[in-house]
Amino acid sequence: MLKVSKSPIVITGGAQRIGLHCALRFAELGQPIVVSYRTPRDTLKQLDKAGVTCIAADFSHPDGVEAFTRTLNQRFGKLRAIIHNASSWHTEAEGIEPADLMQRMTQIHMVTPYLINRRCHNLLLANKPEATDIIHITDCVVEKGSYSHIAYSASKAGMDNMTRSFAKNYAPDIKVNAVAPALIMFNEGDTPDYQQHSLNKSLLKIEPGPEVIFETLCFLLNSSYITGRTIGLDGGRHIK
Ligand SMILES: NC(=O)C1=CN([C@@H]2O[C@H](COP(=O)(O)OP(=O)(O)OC[C@H]3O[C@@H](n4cnc5c(N)ncnc54)[C@H](OP(=O)(O)O)[C@@H]3O)[C@@H](O)[C@H]2O)C=CC1
Ligand SMILES: Nc1nc2c(c(=O)[nH]1)N=C([C@H](O)[C@@H](O)CO)CN2
Repeated sequence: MLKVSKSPIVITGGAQRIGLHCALRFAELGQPIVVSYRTPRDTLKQLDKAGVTCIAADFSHPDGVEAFTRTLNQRFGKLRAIIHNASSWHTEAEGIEPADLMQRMTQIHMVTPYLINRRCHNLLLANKPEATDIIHITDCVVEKGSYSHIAYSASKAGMDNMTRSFAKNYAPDIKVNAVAPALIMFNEGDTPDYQQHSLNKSLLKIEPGPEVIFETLCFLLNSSYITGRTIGLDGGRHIK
């Protein structure tokens, strides 16, 4: 499943849902993992028991991102990979002031990965000659836009574009790729009608769960010849 490294993999937003699942699955394989979390949750005990290093970080402002990267540089001499999972999924219908909504979306989906990639470049290079990776978790909406999540979709498209820019700039030492999911796992409170509406958007019509993300991360980490690519994980939604 994964060529395990002694150098840690960083997963941002790893205290719940997809990030939590992937952190625990990597830890099961013996892969050292560092996660960032913003809201303290009971899952931190589970992560700690699994040997995962948990670092509190609020990426709502650049200063919080810079503090996180300083901690990484102080505590770790090298990194195997950085997986940008942290994300905030807000819609225009929630009534958040437009400027505030776009600022929040660009901050978490563009400023945060940009700063972390720049500030931790040296830590990834220090892992040579072992392979190193950056993986952006974007969204299938970057291709077609979104009726309901304009700012979210635009900011994820910015992250998608950075995949190719960082791939160009960090080659040949570091591979940079993206995973673009559609529905992976519902949120608590999603109504049966909403769930059916979401399932109908793809050809395969399933809620696959977070293991499909973990499998795809392992595929990219194990590959020696993929960079600058986006792997769509959307059940065929892109051609429906
Ligand atoms: N779930 C799905 O079906 C889909 C998911 N994706 C993408 O996959 C990734 C994982 O999805 P999912 O697990 O649902 O994500 P979540 O919505 O559960 O968010 C992941 C984490 O991001 C953290 N986060 C958000 N804003 C900040 C911030 N300002 N500072 C620090 N941390 C922050 C949250 O921390 P906290 O809660 O502690 O504040 C949360 O734990 C995301 O990038 C998402 O966009 C794409 C398509 C579908
Ligand atoms: N940060 C998040 N991003 C997204 C989420 C989520 O829960 N958190 N969920 C989705 C949906 O599953 C959507 O793909 C289908 O309804 C998208 N992004």
